[in-house]
Parts: sequence; C-alpha cells; structure tokens
Amino acid sequence: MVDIRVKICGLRTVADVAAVAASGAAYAGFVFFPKSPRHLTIDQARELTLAAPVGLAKVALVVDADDATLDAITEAMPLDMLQLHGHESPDRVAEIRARYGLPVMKAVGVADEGDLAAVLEYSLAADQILVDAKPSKNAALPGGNGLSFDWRLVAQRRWLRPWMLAGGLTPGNVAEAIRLTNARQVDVSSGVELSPGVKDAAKIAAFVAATRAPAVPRLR
Ligand SMILES: O=C(O)c1ccccc1N[C@@H]1O[C@H](COP(=O)(O)O)[C@@H](O)[C@H]1O
Repeated sequence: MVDIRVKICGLRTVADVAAVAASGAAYAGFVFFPKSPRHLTIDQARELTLAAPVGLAKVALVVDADDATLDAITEAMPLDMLQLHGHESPDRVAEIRARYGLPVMKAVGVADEGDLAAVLEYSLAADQILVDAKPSKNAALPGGNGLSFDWRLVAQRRWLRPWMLAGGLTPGNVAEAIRLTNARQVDVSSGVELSPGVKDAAKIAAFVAATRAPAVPRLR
C-alpha cells in the first residue's frame, strides 16, 4: 500500500495540532490571510508551531505576501515549508525560495485543461505544486472554499515536481479522488471542519484513514 501524504490546513488551536499529529497526517497548515476564517496572528501561529511534534511538517500559507510579512512569519516560528496561494509570479516564487531557504509549494488553480500550463511554468521555481480548484471570480478566498474540480483533468499526470491534490476533498470523497488521479499527496481544509475555521478531530481522523484504506486501488 502506498503511503499517501496528507496535509490538514487551517489549524487554529493546539487541540487541532494534536488531532492532526494523532491522525498520522504529514503536514499541518497555518493560514496567514486576514480574510480567511482560519487566519492566525503571528503569536497564535508561533504557539501552534511550537506545539507540533517532530515529524509533523509545519506549512505557512500566505497570499501575495510581501517580504516584511514573510520576514515576520519566518523569524517568529519554526517552519518546514511555505505555501504560496496568491498570484505570485514564477520569479517571485524563486525569490522567496532563495530568500528564506525553505521549500516552497505554489498553488495553481484549475478549472479546465488550459490551467494546467501553469504547473509547468512554476515547476522550475517551486519545490512542489498544489493543484487546487480555481475559485470563482467573486470568491472572497483564493482557496479553502470546499470547491472541487474535475479530477479527470489531472488523472495519471506526471510532472517535474511532487504535487498535492486539493479542493473540496472530504473523508467521503478522498479515496475516489486518489483512485482517479493517482495523487500521492492530498490537502484539505473545509472538508474536515464543523463550520468555517472550526476543525473536527473525528473528521480529520476519518480523512486520513480514508487515504489509507486498502480499498483504494492503485493504478500501477
Ligand atoms: O483555508 C483557507 O482559508 C485558505 C485561505 C486562502 C488561501 C488558501 C486557503 N486554503 C487552501 O485551500 C485548499 C483547499 O481548501 P478546501 O479543502 O477546498 O477547503 C486548502 O487545503 C488550503 O491549502
């Protein structure tokens, strides 16, 4: 059985961190985007990252952040990865990667085949690509909307960089998403919540368990 690496994003409490660690997820995501119900202050995020056990990778999610914001975040807490979820150009991604010495995951929004060109564009600059659903034009958030895309668009894709599937995943659909796409990494936020920003330990455990289920057939 292939071990699928799971990222649970948008943690807001020490109990969330404990639930994610207990679930066997590989990554814990912390959101720095004031419009999000999952937004953390630097002090809040510092407390959560310090509570994370060794082995749980701590990911800071930012949206078009400037250097001052990134300086403040990276100086205040231990991090293992930066997730760029805005309109950062490939040059800006490379600049951030060099400046902070942390692996960078660039989010690419997908609604149709044409959007996949961006995966190649960012593959030289970023360490990983997050393939997420493209938000609607009037969406308040660039991610974390519980919106999925047609997974067949990324079925069996092989790219230069490791990639992670995101967008509208839930404990109920993640096994099928993995089966269809052959993704080795998955990311979820709203699908493991009781309400926006309120994570549920049982849903987190069920989500990770669903990625481990022997019923998930491998395609090769
Ligand atoms: O979660 C947020 O609030 C968020 C805010 C701004 C940008 C991205 C955000 N979340 C990311 O979006 C994916 C998909 O979310 P969902 O599972 O569809 O709710 C999530 O995993 C985060 O990486």
